[in-house]
Amino acid sequence: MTDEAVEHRRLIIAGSGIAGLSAAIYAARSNNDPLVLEGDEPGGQLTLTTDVANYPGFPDGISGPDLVNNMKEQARQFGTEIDHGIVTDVEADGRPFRVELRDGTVYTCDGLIVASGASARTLGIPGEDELMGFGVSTCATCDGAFFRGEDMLVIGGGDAAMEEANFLTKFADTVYIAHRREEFRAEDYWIDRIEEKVEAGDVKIMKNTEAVEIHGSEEDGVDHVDLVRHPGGHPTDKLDAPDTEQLQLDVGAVFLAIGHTPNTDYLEGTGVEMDDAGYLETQGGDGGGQTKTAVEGIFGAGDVVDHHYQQAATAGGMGVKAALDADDYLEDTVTAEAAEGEEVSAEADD
Ligand SMILES: Cc1cc2nc3c(=O)[nH]c(=O)nc-3n(C[C@H](O)[C@H](O)[C@H](O)COP(=O)(O)OP(=O)(O)OC[C@H]3O[C@@H](n4cnc5c(N)ncnc54)[C@H](O)[C@@H]3O)c2cc1C
Repeated sequence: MTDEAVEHRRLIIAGSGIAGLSAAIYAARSNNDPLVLEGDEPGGQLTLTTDVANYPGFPDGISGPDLVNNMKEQARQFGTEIDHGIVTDVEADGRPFRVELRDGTVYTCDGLIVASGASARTLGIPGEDELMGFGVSTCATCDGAFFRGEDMLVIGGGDAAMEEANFLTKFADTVYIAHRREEFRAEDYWIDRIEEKVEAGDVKIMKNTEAVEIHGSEEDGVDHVDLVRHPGGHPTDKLDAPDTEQLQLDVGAVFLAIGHTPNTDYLEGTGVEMDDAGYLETQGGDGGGQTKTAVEGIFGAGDVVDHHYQQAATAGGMGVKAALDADDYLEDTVTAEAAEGEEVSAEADD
């Protein structure tokens, strides 16, 4: 550890999504004085949706930003500090841990809850990067209204793709959904809603179809998308097969809803274990198990661990578990060691 100016915290929570804020509410109520570092997406992914219909306790639904703001208020009421900070590096070869932020701020902390979620994945096809923000987007609720009256393409087959397509029907002439497999992964609730839109003529579904290039320009936005379709799915694996079809779709916007990459780069070298995709490995396995990572004192919660459920309620539940696990750890180690130290110095004084 260098002699740089650092501020010490008992517990830092990296991430201000549902997992981080749920952890903060519990950690603050356990007198662990949490500092939440918000990252570059304050409130997390849920702020991108105006329609959260499945979060328990809200029979009429609630908008994502409202839900997140309620949780922030609740966390602050119990003494949580919430600060804008993006963690870029963690050193965990001894306690306290060292946490460095992008703006150069350095903290030390006794416990760390990693709740930094996952970021939208992109396809890596030509035109995608060049036109990101110029007709290509990973957030329909943010950008859909800019393309009112145009045809739009949503790429993906899970809940987010269905929800985004459903939302875009407010603005689009026709919404196309291209999915590279035969079956959607989305919940029946969303599939049923999309089927209603298909019947109404607002949505057209293209299964076993993959986008291969997006055409357009910064000045004029997206012009059209080249796609391939193969009845056996994963069409780009079968470009030479005789029954692979080449398609061109004239759309004004493309929305990517193809999953997420966990935000865990800053944990490289800490000893925290991650799977091949970068999701945290926690004791008890993924999908809602325990929250302890391979480094004692570092806990994981929410979508950064759980690539199976990826729901607000499951992320929140895991945040609660992480706060409780962190409390046990802080009591058993930091508080107990401090008490031992006091005893030793009292004996020395005698
Ligand atoms: C459009 C959309 C609609 C959805 N609708 C629903 C729905 O209706 N119902 C439902 O249950 N789920 C829904 N989800 C899924 C739900 O939003 C996620 O499962 C949930 O937000 C995960 O919470 P999280 O706290 O684990 O992560 P996230 O919400 O991803 O939050 C991660 C947080 O970590 C921060 N962060 C990232 N990197 C760093 C860093 N280096 N340092 C500090 N902080 C960092 C980010 O800024 C962010 O605050 C939806 C998702 C999307 C995208």
